Amino acid sequence: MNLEETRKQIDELDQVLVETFEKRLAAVLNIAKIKEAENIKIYDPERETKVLEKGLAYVNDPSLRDYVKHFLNDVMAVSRSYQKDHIQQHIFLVGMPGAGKTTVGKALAQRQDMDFYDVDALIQEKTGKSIQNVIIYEGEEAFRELEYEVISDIVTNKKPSVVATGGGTVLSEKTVKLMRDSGFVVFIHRDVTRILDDLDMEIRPLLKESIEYIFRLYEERYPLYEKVCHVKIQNASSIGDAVNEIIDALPNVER
Ligand SMILES: Nc1ncnc2c1ncn2[C@@H]1O[C@H](COP(=O)(O)OP(=O)(O)O)[C@@H](O)[C@H]1O
Ligand SMILES: O=C(O)C1=C[C@@H](OP(=O)(O)O)[C@@H](O)[C@H](O)C1
Ligand SMILES: [Mg+2]
Repeated sequence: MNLEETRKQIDELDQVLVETFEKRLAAVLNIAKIKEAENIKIYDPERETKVLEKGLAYVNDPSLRDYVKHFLNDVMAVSRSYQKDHIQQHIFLVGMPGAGKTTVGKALAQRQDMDFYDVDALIQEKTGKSIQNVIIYEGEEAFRELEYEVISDIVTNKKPSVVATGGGTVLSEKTVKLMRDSGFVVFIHRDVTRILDDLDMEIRPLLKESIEYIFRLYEERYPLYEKVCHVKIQNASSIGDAVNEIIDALPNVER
């Protein structure tokens, strides 16, 4: 067989490979959708080992085993990257006032090259009033509705972003549903004693009353944060560590 004939044979085989690979990617897309809906991680080492074992069992010529192994590993790497491109979710940060939602959220967005939104800041922009004044003059119920509106706008109109919510955003059932349906909800946990060390109480209207109040708030809300979140992370050392913990827990990050 001459070079030209052999190349023709390669071209024909490539056609089969590409057509088969496209079919494989279509199946991978279905997997991505299931993983997105159920917040299952893209990378599953056990499954990859099985795929490799099954594939290698088809090898006829033992001297080709390592090449087939290499090929299958590359196929799985492409598959992970394809899934990553098709699982795009917002990341919502929930937790106590002062837990670090805004600070950790900004750092996380920067690391993941995502946009960042702070619900409190958006409400101030939208109303032209401070959060304190919205709560005092319009009432907490109106404020919770504004939180819902602002988050709806992000979900409908923005590309996947990191969203720092307010400490009480989780009190609204419909807002929780909206967040869980359109993203991954992370509970940032921070010890109350640490929160008190850092917080500027004057600018947190709901905390202004007393230190006991924040402890009571914590007791009340802790089960709620746990219930609404997909994952809980600790903000117990540096901001960078908290960011790493979140990245480790994200279902759609290729590792
Ligand atoms: N891991 C941390 N190390 C040092 N300071 C922190 C840490 N996490 C949060 N803080 C500080 O605590 C304060 C409250 O954080 P913030 O992000 O505003 O909380 P939230 O948005 O949850 O109310 C800020 O001054 C922030 O810099
Ligand atoms: O816990 C709350 O109900 C609130 C927390 C605040 O956000 P932070 O958690 O960022 O302080 C802010 O939304 C508002 O003052 C109400
Ligand atoms: Mg905040």
